[in-house]
Amino acid sequence: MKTASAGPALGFGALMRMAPVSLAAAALLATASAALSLAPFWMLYRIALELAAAQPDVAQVRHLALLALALVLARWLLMALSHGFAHWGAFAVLYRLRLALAQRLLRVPMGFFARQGSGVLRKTVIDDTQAMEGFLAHMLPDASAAATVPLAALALLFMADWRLALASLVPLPVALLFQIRMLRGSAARMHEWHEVQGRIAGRIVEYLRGMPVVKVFGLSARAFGDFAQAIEGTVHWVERYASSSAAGWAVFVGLLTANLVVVAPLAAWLHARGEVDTATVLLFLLVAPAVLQPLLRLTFAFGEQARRAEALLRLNTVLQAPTLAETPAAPNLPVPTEPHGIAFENVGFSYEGRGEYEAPALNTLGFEAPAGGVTALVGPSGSGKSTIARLVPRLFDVNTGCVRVAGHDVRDWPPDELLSRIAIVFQEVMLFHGTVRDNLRIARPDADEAALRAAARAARALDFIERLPQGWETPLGERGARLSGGERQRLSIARALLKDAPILLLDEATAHADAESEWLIQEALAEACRGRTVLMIAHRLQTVVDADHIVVLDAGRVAGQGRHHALLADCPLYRRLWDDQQQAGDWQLVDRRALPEQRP
Ligand SMILES: Nc1ncnc2c1ncn2[C@@H]1O[C@H](COP(=O)(O)OP(=O)(O)OP(=O)(O)O)[C@@H](O)[C@H]1O
Repeated sequence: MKTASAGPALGFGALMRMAPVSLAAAALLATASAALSLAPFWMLYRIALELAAAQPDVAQVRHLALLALALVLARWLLMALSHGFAHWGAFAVLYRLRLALAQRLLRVPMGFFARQGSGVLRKTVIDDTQAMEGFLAHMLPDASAAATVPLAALALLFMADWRLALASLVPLPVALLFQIRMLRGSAARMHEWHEVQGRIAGRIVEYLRGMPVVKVFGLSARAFGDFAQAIEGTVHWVERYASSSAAGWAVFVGLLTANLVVVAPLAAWLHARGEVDTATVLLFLLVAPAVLQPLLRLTFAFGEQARRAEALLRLNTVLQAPTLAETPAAPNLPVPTEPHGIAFENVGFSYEGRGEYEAPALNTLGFEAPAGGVTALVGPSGSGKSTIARLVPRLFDVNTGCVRVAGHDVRDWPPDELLSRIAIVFQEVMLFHGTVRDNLRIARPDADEAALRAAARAARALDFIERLPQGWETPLGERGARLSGGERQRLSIARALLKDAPILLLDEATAHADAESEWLIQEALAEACRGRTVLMIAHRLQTVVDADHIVVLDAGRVAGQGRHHALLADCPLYRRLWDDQQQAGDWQLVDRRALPEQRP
């Protein structure tokens, strides 16, 4: 498949550049707030010095105490501002990231979705973007502060006494050695953890999705057993991890929080020798822990890094997914007006992942769907009818040959222009979360009330919409109102009518509707087809008898084309399909009539 090249990979730097001003402000404010957090200790030190003087200056002490209080307040203010900016920036990044993902997903071929799986894509769009937002909103200010405090504390301590300042650093080299040993292999462990989590998630989804089968076939013990086994696996993994890393972790944490073990005796000794005063000892007892403790927070931040790197990898898989190719001619194409005939010229197409020796879905296929007429696609199951319909709006691109709309290769059309000319009514009607009105407006967001009602009336949907508990405001979608198959179809036709596009792709969907619903759907479809170029996937030949053009497909090739009577005479496959369906119809009639007599 011809695809466009991917852009550069997105890194953490690029993420931050999505909201540079607020994130830089957040980091700077967090740094300033962290530095200020030590200032009150300096004031305390100066107060202690003042109090220890032969004649303490009480006014100076009061002044220093007030200054300390003001600095504490200033620190809180800066911290609050930093958090505000960080959240502001992180949400901006979240928004842009999700928008970029949505835009990319619109432009990738459908094969990408099959390859990735909807579970992984859901995780990428929801969880991974959320992870990036969390990182920027919390970790960025935290890490800036955690890096600043030790430096500011050290500067303060060196100003007071360089020997004690050096002593406060003594545990650092040993702690770092332990840290390096612990970090070795952490990426592999994180990967293992994700695999364990993935297994558990898979079992849970399987268990919940398969609940009807589990209940009906009485599989609860086995299904629940698998589920429990997956959870036990996680518990074992955590136990193994905890027991292998507990000792190293305890030493590391102990060393980082225990520099007073070195500083305090040394300070006492120097004090006894008269080399440092009481104020300095006090300063060291208060500030020395701040030299190393924040490194613990930095360690947590880096520990999360492996998880974030995996999330970033998944985000890049989508953001860099090759999109359907747009030929360089695209922007210059004079946008065609009517008529919008469709032509397939020598088209060859295979779905990705099909074996080398499997036949392509479409093979040297050619036909024309005349502008303003109804062209029906008929043929046995798997002959390529749906595939043809997917190639017109470029859900996939051809491998060879070309598909033309209004005389132009679909790859030369600006993609949005092309899609704006096509309305689709498929068997599987997708209803989105939102009201009936929202679901119709998807086709034309600026449609006014009159247009909505007109489309619904023409699609024979107005009556049932108005009978719904909340009428146009009734929520639909997963937890919304339950509509019958026929009602969903008519909503989908109303959408197509509202869009008022010159081309209609139609997957005939009346096969399973009851008689009344079928009649209404047929009326609605007749309305939708009027004045448009229609490409209709037909499953029952009775519905194509009056079509302007019929294309008979067989294993991805055209086996015949023309009008109904001509095909009956000239195309053996069409004749066979017709006879088979007539017989099936007779069988159904006979069978139905026979039913009452069979009752006891
Ligand atoms: N998403 C897909 N991935 C891989 N192969 C596919 C996919 N969709 C269809 N095929 C294959 O392509 C060929 C043509 O299928 P297509 O769905 O176009 O036929 P159809 O005539 O519409 O069939 P039906 O009447 O049963 O819907 C078949 O061999 C089918 O197995």
